[in-house]
Amino acid sequence: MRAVIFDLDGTLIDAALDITSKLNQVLAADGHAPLTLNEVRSMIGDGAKVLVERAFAARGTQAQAQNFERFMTIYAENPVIETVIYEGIIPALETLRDEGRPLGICTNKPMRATQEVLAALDLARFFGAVVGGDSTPYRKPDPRHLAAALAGLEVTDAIMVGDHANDMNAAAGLGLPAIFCTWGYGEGKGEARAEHPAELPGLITRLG
Ligand SMILES: O=C(O)COP(=O)(O)O
Ligand SMILES: [Mg+2]
Repeated sequence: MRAVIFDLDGTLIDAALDITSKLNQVLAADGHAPLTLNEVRSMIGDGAKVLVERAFAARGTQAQAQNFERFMTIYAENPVIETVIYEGIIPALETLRDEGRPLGICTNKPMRATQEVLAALDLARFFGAVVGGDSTPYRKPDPRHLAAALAGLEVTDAIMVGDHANDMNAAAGLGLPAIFCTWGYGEGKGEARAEHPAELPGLITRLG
């Protein structure tokens, strides 16, 4: 029975409202107009540093180290005001856990914020390994980032579940199957496609 490695933002949780409001505070501090939720959704997926870079680039300027640090501080202080677990995720995780599958997370979100979010949403209990965007020198789509999550679970085989091409490409780089989730922020193509979290246990059983 294969382990399952989940992406976090856009797959297990919808963090876009909190990310948008904190990113807009950082933009406002430098006198820039806010971004819309949809603009920010399309910028999520490559970690916090790239997110801040994209936000400032959208305002015609280059982000500085202090902008990134301000975002990390503001976000990690209180990352779960409007962040929610997608409907159907908890039952899916319970099913997979009850099947005895090792479960892990590989996210590009920095580790401190990841841990805050998992604790606040009572999600940490499901996962035997959590690898954040600054846990290794690599980030998805680099397959070595995903490999660190497998190593944390002490497994060599897994199914990746994510909402972004980065997730699909990291899995492909290790020769692992992936399920693309349509409810998140990105575009991508895996061995299977889920339209709702309730479909995940069945798709995972099919993939092994
Ligand atoms: O922080 C991000 O950019 C996205 O994080 P994710 O890898 O959990 O989707
Ligand atoms: Mg994601």
